[in-house]
Amino acid sequence: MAKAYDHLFKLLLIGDSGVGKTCLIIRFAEDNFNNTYISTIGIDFKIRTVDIEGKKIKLQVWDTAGQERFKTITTAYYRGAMGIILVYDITDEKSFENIQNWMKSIKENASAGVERLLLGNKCDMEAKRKVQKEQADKLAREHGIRFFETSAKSSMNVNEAFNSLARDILLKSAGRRSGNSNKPASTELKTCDRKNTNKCSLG
Ligand SMILES: Nc1nc2c(ncn2[C@@H]2O[C@H](COP(=O)(O)OP(=O)(O)OP(=O)(O)O)[C@@H](O)[C@H]2O)c(=O)[nH]1
Repeated sequence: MAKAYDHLFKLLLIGDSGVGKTCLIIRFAEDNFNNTYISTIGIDFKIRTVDIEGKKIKLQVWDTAGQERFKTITTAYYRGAMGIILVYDITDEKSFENIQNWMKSIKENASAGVERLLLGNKCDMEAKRKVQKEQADKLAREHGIRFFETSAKSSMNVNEAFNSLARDILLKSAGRRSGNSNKPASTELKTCDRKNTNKCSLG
Protein backbone atom coordinates (compact mmCIF):
# COMPACT_ATOMS: atom_id res chain seq x y z
CA MET A 1 0.00 0.00 0.00
CA ALA A 2 1.29 3.48 -0.92
CA LYS A 3 2.42 5.62 1.97
CA ALA A 4 -0.04 8.42 2.77
CA TYR A 5 2.80 10.86 3.46
CA ASP A 6 6.27 11.79 2.19
CA HIS A 7 7.91 12.55 5.55
CA LEU A 8 7.22 11.89 9.21
CA PHE A 9 8.49 14.59 11.57
CA LYS A 10 8.44 14.20 15.33
CA LEU A 11 7.89 17.45 17.24
CA LEU A 12 7.93 18.01 20.99
CA LEU A 13 6.43 20.82 23.08
CA ILE A 14 8.11 21.84 26.33
CA GLY A 15 7.63 24.66 28.82
CA ASP A 16 6.29 25.36 32.30
CA SER A 17 3.09 23.79 33.55
CA GLY A 18 -0.01 25.73 32.49
CA VAL A 19 1.50 27.75 29.61
CA GLY A 20 -0.89 26.06 27.14
CA LYS A 21 1.12 23.27 25.47
CA THR A 22 -1.80 20.82 25.38
CA CYS A 23 -4.19 23.52 24.14
CA LEU A 24 -1.80 24.50 21.32
CA ILE A 25 -1.61 20.88 20.17
CA ILE A 26 -5.39 20.42 20.38
CA ARG A 27 -5.91 23.67 18.42
CA PHE A 28 -3.43 22.51 15.77
CA ALA A 29 -4.56 18.87 15.49
CA GLU A 30 -8.30 19.20 16.12
CA ASP A 31 -9.05 22.93 15.76
CA ASN A 32 -10.62 22.95 19.20
CA PHE A 33 -10.16 24.76 22.51
CA ASN A 34 -11.25 24.08 26.07
CA ASN A 35 -10.92 26.43 29.05
CA THR A 36 -10.74 23.61 31.59
CA TYR A 37 -7.25 22.85 32.79
CA ILE A 38 -6.25 19.21 33.10
CA SER A 39 -2.52 18.99 33.71
CA THR A 40 -0.74 16.48 31.45
CA ILE A 41 0.56 13.37 33.17
CA GLY A 42 3.82 12.23 31.59
CA ILE A 43 3.56 12.37 27.81
CA ASP A 44 1.00 12.11 24.99
CA PHE A 45 0.87 12.80 21.25
CA LYS A 46 -1.43 13.88 18.42
CA ILE A 47 -1.05 13.68 14.65
CA ARG A 48 -1.81 16.04 11.79
CA THR A 49 -0.66 15.82 8.18
CA VAL A 50 0.15 19.10 6.44
CA ASP A 51 1.17 20.07 2.89
CA ILE A 52 4.48 21.90 2.67
CA GLU A 53 6.32 22.72 -0.55
CA GLY A 54 4.19 20.09 -2.33
CA LYS A 55 5.12 17.37 0.18
CA LYS A 56 2.80 15.59 2.58
CA ILE A 57 4.33 15.92 6.03
CA LYS A 58 2.93 13.83 8.84
CA LEU A 59 3.54 15.65 12.10
CA GLN A 60 3.60 13.57 15.24
CA VAL A 61 3.35 16.18 17.97
CA TRP A 62 4.37 15.11 21.46
CA ASP A 63 2.95 16.89 24.49
CA THR A 64 5.05 16.83 27.65
CA ALA A 65 4.00 17.51 31.23
CA GLY A 66 5.49 20.79 32.44
CA GLN A 67 5.59 19.71 36.07
CA GLU A 68 9.06 19.08 37.49
CA ARG A 69 8.09 15.64 38.85
CA PHE A 70 7.73 14.27 35.29
CA LYS A 71 11.11 15.54 34.08
CA THR A 72 12.81 12.12 33.99
CA ILE A 73 10.06 10.72 31.77
CA THR A 74 9.76 13.74 29.48
CA THR A 75 13.48 14.34 28.85
CA ALA A 76 13.74 10.76 27.59
CA TYR A 77 11.67 11.86 24.57
CA TYR A 78 13.92 14.78 23.57
CA ARG A 79 16.40 12.59 21.67
CA GLY A 80 13.84 11.37 19.09
CA ALA A 81 12.49 14.85 18.33
CA MET A 82 13.40 16.63 15.10
CA GLY A 83 11.82 19.88 16.28
CA ILE A 84 11.26 21.24 19.79
CA ILE A 85 8.79 24.03 20.55
CA LEU A 86 9.55 26.03 23.70
CA VAL A 87 6.40 27.63 25.10
CA TYR A 88 5.93 30.39 27.68
CA ASP A 89 2.83 32.32 28.72
CA ILE A 90 2.91 36.09 27.94
CA THR A 91 1.00 36.74 31.20
CA ASP A 92 3.49 34.80 33.34
CA GLU A 93 6.98 36.29 33.65
CA LYS A 94 8.39 33.24 35.45
CA SER A 95 7.47 30.99 32.52
CA PHE A 96 9.51 33.30 30.25
CA GLU A 97 12.52 33.37 32.61
CA ASN A 98 12.41 29.58 32.69
CA ILE A 99 12.86 29.38 28.91
CA GLN A 100 16.62 29.60 29.60
CA ASN A 101 16.34 26.43 31.72
CA TRP A 102 14.31 24.66 29.03
CA MET A 103 17.00 25.67 26.48
CA LYS A 104 19.61 24.11 28.76
CA SER A 105 17.55 20.96 29.03
CA ILE A 106 17.46 20.73 25.20
CA LYS A 107 21.24 21.08 25.08
CA GLU A 108 21.63 18.28 27.61
CA ASN A 109 19.03 15.87 26.25
CA ALA A 110 18.18 16.47 22.57
CA SER A 111 20.02 15.59 19.35
CA ALA A 112 22.57 18.20 18.28
CA GLY A 113 20.80 19.32 15.09
CA VAL A 114 17.32 19.68 16.54
CA GLU A 115 15.30 22.65 15.20
CA ARG A 116 13.88 24.92 17.91
CA LEU A 117 11.02 27.41 17.95
CA LEU A 118 9.94 29.87 20.68
CA LEU A 119 6.24 30.56 21.31
CA GLY A 120 4.70 33.18 23.62
CA ASN A 121 1.20 31.77 24.14
CA LYS A 122 -2.08 33.32 25.45
CA CYS A 123 -1.59 36.50 23.42
CA ASP A 124 -5.37 36.97 23.49
CA MET A 125 -4.86 38.17 27.10
CA GLU A 126 -3.27 41.51 26.19
CA ALA A 127 -4.56 43.24 29.34
CA LYS A 128 -2.63 40.78 31.52
CA ARG A 129 0.58 40.85 29.48
CA LYS A 130 3.80 40.68 31.57
CA VAL A 131 6.31 39.73 28.87
CA GLN A 132 6.92 42.26 26.11
CA LYS A 133 7.31 41.01 22.57
CA GLU A 134 10.69 42.77 22.28
CA GLN A 135 12.11 40.72 25.20
CA ALA A 136 11.22 37.46 23.50
CA ASP A 137 12.39 38.72 20.10
CA LYS A 138 15.78 39.46 21.64
CA LEU A 139 15.99 36.03 23.29
CA ALA A 140 15.05 34.28 20.05
CA ARG A 141 17.66 36.30 18.16
CA GLU A 142 20.34 35.34 20.70
CA HIS A 143 19.54 31.68 20.11
CA GLY A 144 19.14 32.04 16.32
CA ILE A 145 15.57 30.70 16.35
CA ARG A 146 12.15 31.85 15.18
CA PHE A 147 9.57 33.35 17.52
CA PHE A 148 5.78 33.71 17.33
CA GLU A 149 3.18 34.99 19.74
CA THR A 150 0.24 32.57 19.64
CA SER A 151 -3.17 32.01 21.11
CA ALA A 152 -4.57 28.51 21.36
CA LYS A 153 -7.84 30.21 22.31
CA SER A 154 -8.21 32.49 19.27
CA SER A 155 -6.02 30.30 16.92
CA MET A 156 -3.72 33.26 16.29
CA ASN A 157 -0.48 32.08 14.63
CA VAL A 158 -0.95 28.42 15.68
CA ASN A 159 -0.90 26.92 12.17
CA GLU A 160 1.78 29.40 11.12
CA ALA A 161 4.05 28.33 14.00
CA PHE A 162 3.77 24.57 13.43
CA ASN A 163 4.08 24.96 9.65
CA SER A 164 7.16 27.14 9.92
CA LEU A 165 8.90 24.58 12.12
CA ALA A 166 7.95 21.75 9.74
CA ARG A 167 9.23 23.81 6.79
CA ASP A 168 12.56 24.45 8.53
CA ILE A 169 13.00 20.73 9.23
CA LEU A 170 12.09 19.88 5.62
CA LEU A 171 14.52 22.43 4.17
CA LYS A 172 17.25 21.26 6.49
CA SER A 173 16.79 17.59 5.59
CA ALA A 174 16.69 18.47 1.87
CA GLY A 175 19.91 20.46 2.33
CA ARG A 176 21.53 17.53 4.10
CA ARG A 177 20.55 15.15 1.29
CA SER A 178 22.04 17.43 -1.36
CA GLY A 179 25.14 17.96 0.74
CA ASN A 180 24.42 21.63 1.56
CA SER A 181 23.99 22.78 5.08
CA ASN A 182 21.48 25.61 5.39
CA LYS A 183 21.67 25.73 9.16
CA PRO A 184 22.02 29.35 10.24
CA ALA A 185 24.80 30.46 12.53
CA SER A 186 23.54 30.45 16.10
CA THR A 187 23.65 34.24 16.29
CA GLU A 188 21.85 34.76 12.99
CA LEU A 189 18.20 35.75 13.18
CA LYS A 190 16.02 33.75 10.87
CA THR A 191 13.51 36.37 9.82
CA CYS A 192 9.97 35.36 10.63
CA ASP A 193 6.93 35.74 8.43
CA ARG A 194 5.74 39.24 9.08
CA LYS A 195 2.42 37.63 10.12
CA ASN A 196 4.25 37.30 13.37
CA THR A 197 3.96 41.02 13.95
CA ASN A 198 0.17 40.97 13.68
CA LYS A 199 -1.50 42.49 16.66
CA CYS A 200 -2.83 39.58 18.59
CA SER A 201 -5.95 40.06 20.63
CA LEU A 202 -9.50 38.83 20.73
CA GLY A 203 -10.79 42.40 20.70
N1 LIG B 1 -6.69 32.72 27.39
C1 LIG B 1 -6.02 31.65 27.01
N2 LIG B 1 -5.94 30.56 27.81
C2 LIG B 1 -5.23 29.50 27.39
C3 LIG B 1 -4.55 29.48 26.15
N3 LIG B 1 -3.92 28.29 26.03
C4 LIG B 1 -4.20 27.61 27.13
N4 LIG B 1 -4.99 28.30 27.97
C5 LIG B 1 -5.51 27.89 29.28
O1 LIG B 1 -4.40 27.66 30.14
C6 LIG B 1 -4.62 26.53 30.98
C7 LIG B 1 -3.49 25.53 30.83
O2 LIG B 1 -3.46 25.01 29.51
P1 LIG B 1 -2.76 23.60 29.14
O3 LIG B 1 -2.74 23.49 27.66
O4 LIG B 1 -3.41 22.48 29.86
O5 LIG B 1 -1.31 23.84 29.73
P2 LIG B 1 -0.01 22.87 29.67
O6 LIG B 1 1.15 23.72 29.31
O7 LIG B 1 -0.29 21.70 28.76
O8 LIG B 1 0.13 22.40 31.17
P3 LIG B 1 0.83 21.03 31.77
O9 LIG B 1 0.11 19.88 31.14
O10 LIG B 1 0.60 21.10 33.24
O11 LIG B 1 2.28 21.10 31.43
C8 LIG B 1 -6.01 25.98 30.58
O12 LIG B 1 -6.98 26.48 31.50
C9 LIG B 1 -6.25 26.55 29.21
O13 LIG B 1 -7.62 26.73 28.92
C10 LIG B 1 -4.64 30.64 25.31
O14 LIG B 1 -4.07 30.75 24.21
N5 LIG B 1 -5.37 31.69 25.81
